Amino acid sequence: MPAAQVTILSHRRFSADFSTMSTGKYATLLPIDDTTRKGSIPVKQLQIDQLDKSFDKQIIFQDANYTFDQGKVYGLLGRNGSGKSTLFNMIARNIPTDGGQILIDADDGRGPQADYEDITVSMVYTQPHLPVFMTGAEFVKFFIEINSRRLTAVHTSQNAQDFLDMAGLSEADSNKLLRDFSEGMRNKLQMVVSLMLKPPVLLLDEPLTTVDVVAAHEMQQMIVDMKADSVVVFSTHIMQLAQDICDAVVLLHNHQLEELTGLDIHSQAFEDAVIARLTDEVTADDQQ
Ligand SMILES: Nc1ncnc2c1ncn2[C@@H]1O[C@H](COP(=O)(O)OP(=O)(O)OP(=O)(O)O)[C@@H](O)[C@H]1O
Repeated sequence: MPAAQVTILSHRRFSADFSTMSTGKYATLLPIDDTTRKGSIPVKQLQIDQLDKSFDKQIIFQDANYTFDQGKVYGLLGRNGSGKSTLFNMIARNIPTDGGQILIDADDGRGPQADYEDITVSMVYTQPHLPVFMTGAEFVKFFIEINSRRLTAVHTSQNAQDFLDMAGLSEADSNKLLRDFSEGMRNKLQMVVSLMLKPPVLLLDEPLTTVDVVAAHEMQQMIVDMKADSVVVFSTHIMQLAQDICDAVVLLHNHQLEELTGLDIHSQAFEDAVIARLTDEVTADDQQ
């Protein structure tokens, strides 16, 4: 699907296209108090319950069910056009479901809730839309400022260059406008700032495809570290990556979500089983 108009914080009330906005508009769409309040509640589960979604006559999900638990990194694998980004966008409330429910069970004693306004769902996109009129350093300073109360004291005491160092960006690179960053540099920056927020639900839509091997290695570790506090779901077409960092692999095929169980995730048999399952698939595009 086309890149969504959201980058760092994805929320139905605060979607923002950074590529066209002025700083002032951006700030009004990310109220500090609201983002501060959100994210403070840990999440135990993300439940997909009898989910239906179609685009016109094209069925993407039909009675799909799955529960993602906090404490694991989930790999979401599916053919091109099977609906991975659509699922993430429904979870992030960027687009509506047609039927069924998406529920979040936060650690607040209320049980699973379809209304999770007060929970931060962060989405990291394949092609980030960052505010291209800012330099890397300006963007990170601005990001720290608007999220100061959500970031830990450790993070807020760091200066922008510390964040940029984590993204592997030199001082010279950091002073370039984001429009002049390479795609991989933009991706690294997006990942680093998103992970700093420690969102209780983190959705990563093929985020490591353009970063270099060293950065990919570091970011894989950051993603794995996130599972201690978050529900982490990671879509990828790279089997090796799924095998390296995921605790469970969920296949999106034939409009359903299905965990592949009973095989060692690192084995050839597992890889063969994934390919066999996905080869069977009638893709969404085939239906047209
Ligand atoms: N807003 C939309 N209107 C119409 N069709 C859409 C819309 N968004 C997505 N689709 C279609 O839904 C299907 C699933 O798209 P989606 O981007 O979710 O797939 P994906 O699994 O993320 O694909 P890929 O692996 O290629 O990134 C595709 O056929 C796409 O064309």
